[in-house]
Amino acid sequence: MVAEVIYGSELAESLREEMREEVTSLRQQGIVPGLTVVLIGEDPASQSYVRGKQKACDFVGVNSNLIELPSSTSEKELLELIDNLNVDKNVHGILVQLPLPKHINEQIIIEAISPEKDVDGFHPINIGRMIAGKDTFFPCTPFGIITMLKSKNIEIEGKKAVIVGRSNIVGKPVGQLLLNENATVTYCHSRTKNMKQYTIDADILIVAVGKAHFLSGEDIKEGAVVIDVGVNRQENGKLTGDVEFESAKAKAAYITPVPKGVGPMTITMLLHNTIKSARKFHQL
Ligand SMILES: Nc1nc(=O)c2c([nH]1)NC[C@@H]1CN(c3ccc(C(=O)N[C@@H](CCC(=O)O)C(=O)O)cc3)C=[N+]21
Repeated sequence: MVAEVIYGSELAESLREEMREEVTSLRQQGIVPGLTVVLIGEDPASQSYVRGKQKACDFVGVNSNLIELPSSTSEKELLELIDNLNVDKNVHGILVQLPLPKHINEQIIIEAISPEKDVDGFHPINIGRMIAGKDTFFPCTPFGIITMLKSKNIEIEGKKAVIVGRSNIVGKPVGQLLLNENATVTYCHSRTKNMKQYTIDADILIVAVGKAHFLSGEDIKEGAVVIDVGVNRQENGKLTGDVEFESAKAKAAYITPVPKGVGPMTITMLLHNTIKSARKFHQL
């Protein structure tokens, strides 16, 4: 089988066009959705993602504000900034770019953001709501993945979904969202023994490990759906995924590329969550 490639970039573009119309109508009612991104330190990869977010906000008409702070910023200073953003009526979404410098406790920061403005969906209240199957801000990458599957009418119910990776921001929540869609979910991770026995059996395989070419065609079942969440910068400066694309494409039914796959959907769901927050704030 030769897989159909799912271009998240194309779906993202059409969703952003719909959102632009929605924001135009909100603006006519005097509502301007606002996202504030806080970037600490000068990691070039982080700066590149943040630029992508700004561009997408501009296109859709979401008011975006970038606060760049030096890596010497203390935890207390960041907490004070978050307190101010939490009560700022023009700010509907707050995103603190992760990872943070070592001297700042990430969990304390995540829990300081108001759950009502937690457009990343990382606050324990929002994670709890998601696990309970309630509507809330879903983490952007997992939500983007579900949206991509649905856009291709790929059936999730009753399918064997295997997640490789168990991070709090991708692996764990994508498994939860797939479970909410009635998949049978298995998590694989660094301590899993004989991982291939699981991956080869997956109908839907989500790979979020952060290691270039961690899996290849031989690990994949004929006709599987392969979602590659890897964002690995190679020595030549190019991005590559966690899956060896060509060999996997030769076996899968669907596969996502890197770049132009999951990444653009992550940003799109961030916009979705920000607009949702603005609507909720204004009781719409
Ligand atoms: N609080 C927080 N929330 C995040 O959502 C978050 C974060 N911290 N820290 C970093 C990661 C990474 N991330 C990406 C988003 C989009 C692309 C993306 O759109 N990539 C393009 C290519 C971009 C390029 O070429 O550099 C693509 O895949 O086509 C990549 C990576 C969000 N993250």
